Amino acid sequence: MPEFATPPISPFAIQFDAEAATLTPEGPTLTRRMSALDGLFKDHDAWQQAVADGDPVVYSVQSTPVPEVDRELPQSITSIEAGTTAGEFWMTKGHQHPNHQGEIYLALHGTGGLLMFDGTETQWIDMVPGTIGYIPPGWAHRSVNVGADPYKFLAVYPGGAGHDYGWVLEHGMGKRAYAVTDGFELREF
Ligand SMILES: O=P(O)(O)OC[C@H]1O[C@](O)(CO)[C@@H](O)[C@@H]1O
Repeated sequence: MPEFATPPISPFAIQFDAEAATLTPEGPTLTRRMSALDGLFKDHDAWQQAVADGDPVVYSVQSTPVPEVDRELPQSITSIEAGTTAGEFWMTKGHQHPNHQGEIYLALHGTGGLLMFDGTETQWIDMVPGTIGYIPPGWAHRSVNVGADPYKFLAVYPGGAGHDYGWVLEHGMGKRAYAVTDGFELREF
């Protein structure tokens, strides 16, 4: 075994069911309720009201057993519920990779968007089933459900990439996705 290998992970098969949006075997599942998105929606009062009104699940992330450690390549499927808070579509927290590493997302179900911000420029990729969104190193990223059904996507990312949430709280994401008749509109802060 080469010295850079990271025991105890051995080669194994992962069953990817694109229709059901599942990965087997399952690892940890992360569930984020509205209360976990403090400071992220533009309308703080509306966010607070949504927390008080039952603190709904906004999204969940189902991983395989591949650990988030350097040199491993974890995968997960995220499912974002459909909804808006004061007109702003529900979304992931969004994060920057502290070590500036790339990532890919493959859209599976629903209608979403991949919002990216490098501190200056904002980019948006429409995500429909079959779209692979590439996140280059140095771009903070957030996924948004801009449809009426759950938006689901597969993520594959370097295990050592990390999640810097403070960067997004400090710098924002450049734009926000709001519901308008027949779709969405991106607005500046
Ligand atoms: O870390 P956040 O911003 O809550 O969003 C979760 C997303 O991050 C990842 O864990 C990795 O980028 C994805 O699997 C998932 O969609």
